[in-house]
Amino acid sequence: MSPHPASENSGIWKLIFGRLDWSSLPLHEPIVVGTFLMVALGGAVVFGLVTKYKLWGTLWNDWFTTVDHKRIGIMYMILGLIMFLRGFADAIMMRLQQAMAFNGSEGYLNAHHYDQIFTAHGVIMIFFVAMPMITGIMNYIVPLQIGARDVSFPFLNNFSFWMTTAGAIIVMMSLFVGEFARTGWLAYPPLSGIAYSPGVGVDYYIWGLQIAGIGTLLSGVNLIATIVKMRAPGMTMMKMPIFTWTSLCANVLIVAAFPVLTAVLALLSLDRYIGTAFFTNDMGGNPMMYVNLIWIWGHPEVYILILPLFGVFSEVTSTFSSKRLFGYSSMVYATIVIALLSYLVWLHHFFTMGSGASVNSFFGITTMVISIPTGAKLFNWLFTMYRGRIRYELPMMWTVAFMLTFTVGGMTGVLLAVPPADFVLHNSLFLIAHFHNVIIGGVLFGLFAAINYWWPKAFGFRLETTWGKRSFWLWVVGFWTAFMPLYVLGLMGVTRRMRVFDDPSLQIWFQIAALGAVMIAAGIACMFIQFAVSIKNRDQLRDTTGDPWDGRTLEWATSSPPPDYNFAFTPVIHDGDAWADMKKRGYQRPLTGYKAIHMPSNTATGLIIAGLSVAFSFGMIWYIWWLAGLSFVGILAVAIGHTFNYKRDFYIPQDVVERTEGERSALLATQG
Ligand code: HEA
Ligand code: HEM
Ligand SMILES: [Cu+2]
Repeated sequence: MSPHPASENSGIWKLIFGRLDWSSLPLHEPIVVGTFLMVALGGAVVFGLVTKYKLWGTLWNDWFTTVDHKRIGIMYMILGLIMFLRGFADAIMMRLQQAMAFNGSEGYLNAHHYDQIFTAHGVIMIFFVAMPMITGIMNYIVPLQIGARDVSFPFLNNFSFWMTTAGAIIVMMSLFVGEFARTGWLAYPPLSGIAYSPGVGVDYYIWGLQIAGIGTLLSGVNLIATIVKMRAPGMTMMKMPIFTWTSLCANVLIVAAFPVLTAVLALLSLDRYIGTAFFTNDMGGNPMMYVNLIWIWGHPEVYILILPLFGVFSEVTSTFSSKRLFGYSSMVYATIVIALLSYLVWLHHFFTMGSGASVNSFFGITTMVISIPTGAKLFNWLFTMYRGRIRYELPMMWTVAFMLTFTVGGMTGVLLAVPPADFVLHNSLFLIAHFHNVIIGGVLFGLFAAINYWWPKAFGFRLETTWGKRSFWLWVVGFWTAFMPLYVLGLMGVTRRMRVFDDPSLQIWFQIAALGAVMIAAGIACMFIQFAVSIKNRDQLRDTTGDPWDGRTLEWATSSPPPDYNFAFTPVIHDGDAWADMKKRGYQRPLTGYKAIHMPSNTATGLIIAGLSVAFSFGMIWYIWWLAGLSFVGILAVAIGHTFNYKRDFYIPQDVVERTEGERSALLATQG
């Protein structure tokens, strides 16, 4: 498909539709058309089912417009899981192409298509899988862990979620209307400039990320405010659960890093839309400025992803070893040090781009220093396990798999941090193997540990273990099979982002990698079967205690799922592992003295603004100026209108609280 400069369209058409025309629809690409039909069919089925079971009301009132951090957390997880299927579909397409494209074969994907796929895969996995999933977990768990009734700004929370979703929708739209960027996931100029990427692909990229970025930034502000201001009485900073600590640091990084992304994408937009020259070589610009700025965001970003999961592993290790976490304060300091250091290493992503030996040495050394706090964490987890009564439930299995896998990925990172080595390995498949090794072995395994660990809290029943274990083994073995060959290939000099190959002796490694990806696919299937089987058998898997793992932190003190207000009485904290301490002292739930509870009201404003943002972005991407202008005015109007909304709160009456808590007492009594 060729790019469509606006000049191809005639006057009036251009006025109405900008550079959109019939050739923008990829009707000649059978894969895309097939996908579209499947998505449309799936959408129709969902639509039909929701209508048949009359679920629109619940969906709208209890979910889409909700300001409850727990429901918003679950919606983030669903968004992440759906986008993961898309991101993984891209991955397996690449694995198939690379396994085929030897001995003169072109494979089944042309260059135009292939380049969009690796870009979309990277963008989707980072921004619309990993980010929503960690935000979802933080949203769900943090307020419960600190004994709060919600986040500081519940409406903002709903708004953030919808802005993230809007970003995902914009990126998904590019699959069916127009095209996506062909630049790689960080869109370096000059390739991403208007001269080399005149089509809509880069604009889809820019607006998708800008809109989602607003959501991420605001959610970061919200969670920081929540953790700083809403902790239960007695919970000093050094008594905070470790997951809350790592979430705090991750959100501080979000607030510090995302504005840089916004700024650098805004500058790229100015270059593309009005012809400024920030990142072009002529007229005084400099592409290296982009490379620096994007990595000043991009490097902290990878620690934003991993830090909350370090928290998850800490919670899981101490819970399933039935012990207090070893070295709590060193864990806190290690987290803070990693967060600070993550700002001093960005240049390791472009050692080869001419900074010189001294600068490279500085950034190489700061990068290696990060291994020390990370290693401290690993040893703390090991010491927590040492002489513990370890229960190898699924969350703990994922944690052990993480420790083994992540250490290898971290070590290859240290190798890349040595500038002379990086001159050989930069942009090779060794790099690709490094970061999948830490991201899959760290972020994804951490998310799977978190899902298995907190699912019973969120839904009141455990996940079953047979399919869970199948999924575990397929994922772990599949991961090693899929990515170890890439280390080998990288050492042999194969670069990233290749579509066809000349040297037939390499093919076998790509075939092994493809086999690994197929095993991962089976692992993903088992995971969804695990969810389905668990929902089906929820009565056998029911947890009435609210504390199925003998947990140590406050989220296990309330019922599963927690009531809308989380805690009928705000708990008072005396110890780091607050709930373990309460249980040890023979804590009794208060059964009288309930009061009405002040709660925030639902609102559709966030959803409406996000919807208008999609329309605005579509207008900007396709040069449909009236649509962009109109929806922008709409956004302002709705935002201002919302300030006149005075129906923002309500009280859960005392008798409702009494009834809810009474039901819990009855439930607790059933298990004697
Ligand atoms: C979650 C994501 C994540 C994490 C946690 C890391 C962690 C690390 N990364 Fe990685 N990295 C990425 C995601 C991540 N990275 C991505 C996405 C890219 C590429 C993007 C692109 O180009 O597209 C990348 C690229 C990248 C490069 C650029 C290479 C290049 O482009 O040529 C470098 C170079 O220094 C690097 C280094 C490191 C190091 C030293 C760590 C350390 O933090 C690791 C620390 C951990 C350990 C070392 C293991 C445990 C420690 C011990 C057991 C203690 C004892 C060990 C020692 C004393 C060594 N990474
Ligand atoms: C689940 C299994 C996964 C498989 C099989 C897979 C596979 C791949 C492949 C084949 C590439 C292209 C490599 C090349 O350039 O030759 C790639 C790139 C990439 N992947 Fe993955 N991936 C997976 C998961 C993930 C996850 C979970 C993330 C992040 C959260 C991720 C982030 C990226 C990024 C950022 C790129 C670089 C894109 C670019 O070059 O612009 N991947 N992956
Ligand atoms: Cu980095």
